[in-house]
Amino acid sequence: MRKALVTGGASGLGVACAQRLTRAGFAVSTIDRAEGADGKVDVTRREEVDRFVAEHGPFDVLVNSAGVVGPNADFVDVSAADWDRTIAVNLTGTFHTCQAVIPGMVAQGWGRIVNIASIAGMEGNPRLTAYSASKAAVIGLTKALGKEVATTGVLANAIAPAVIETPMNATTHPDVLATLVEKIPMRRLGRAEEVAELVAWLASDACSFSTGAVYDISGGRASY
Ligand SMILES: NC(=O)c1ccc[n+]([C@@H]2O[C@H](COP(=O)([O-])OP(=O)(O)OC[C@H]3O[C@@H](n4cnc5c(N)ncnc54)[C@H](O)[C@@H]3O)[C@@H](O)[C@H]2O)c1
Ligand SMILES: O=S(=O)(O)c1ccc(CO)cc1
Repeated sequence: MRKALVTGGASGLGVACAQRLTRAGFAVSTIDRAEGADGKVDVTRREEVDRFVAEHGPFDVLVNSAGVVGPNADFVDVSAADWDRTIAVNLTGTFHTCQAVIPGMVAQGWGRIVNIASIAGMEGNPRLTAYSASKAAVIGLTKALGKEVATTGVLANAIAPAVIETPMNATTHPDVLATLVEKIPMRRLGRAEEVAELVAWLASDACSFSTGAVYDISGGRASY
């Protein structure tokens, strides 16, 4: 049975991806810094990631869903600490988990990595500069990595969702959410299950000629 590792697996898209991959026949391990996942792992801490992968790997699939939205503030008011934390979780966390699983995937000649970026990383969202920068960097990492491992059987792709109904947006002001929905031609929030469907395909044998790519899932919002 193939094994999948889902980060951020205690909430939102991580839960939906774990459930969908389980239905697809994977033995799924979830990690999160919060309670509710199989392993209590902070992806910013390399030693915690390495320990979990050594104990539970090697993994055939990695889904990077752990993330924080970071400061929702004017750029000039973003503190260095908030900036660093957003980059540490969203970008460095992805670096840590990818580095931890890739040797095992390459050794077995098959692997699928799916990094959950954001449309904010493609378009840039005002007052979400740290988040947008971190997700743009995840996209850059994925593009470069996907090409680098292209002949090994390991495929690395990213997805760029627009706003999805998850706990991440539970405290977002209704007016802000309404503005985000207004930008979406389908005029609704996305559902976690819809994102998990795309992730499951990218994690499967059906995805076979795609690496270093970014998949839009935005209800038509993308303008790039
Ligand atoms: N919800 C959206 O609208 C949306 C849109 C685009 C992209 N995304 C991205 O999708 C991913 C999942 O978001 P979500 O909506 O499910 O959010 P969420 O807040 O529901 O879940 C994120 C999870 O990541 C975990 N996490 C945060 N920091 C961590 C760390 N250092 N180590 C381990 N786990 C950590 C949290 O504890 C939480 O369980 C994120 O990367 C987010 O940026 C979300
Ligand atoms: O998809 S976006 O509209 O850019 C977006 C950015 C951040 C968040 C997190 O609240 C949700 C949607």
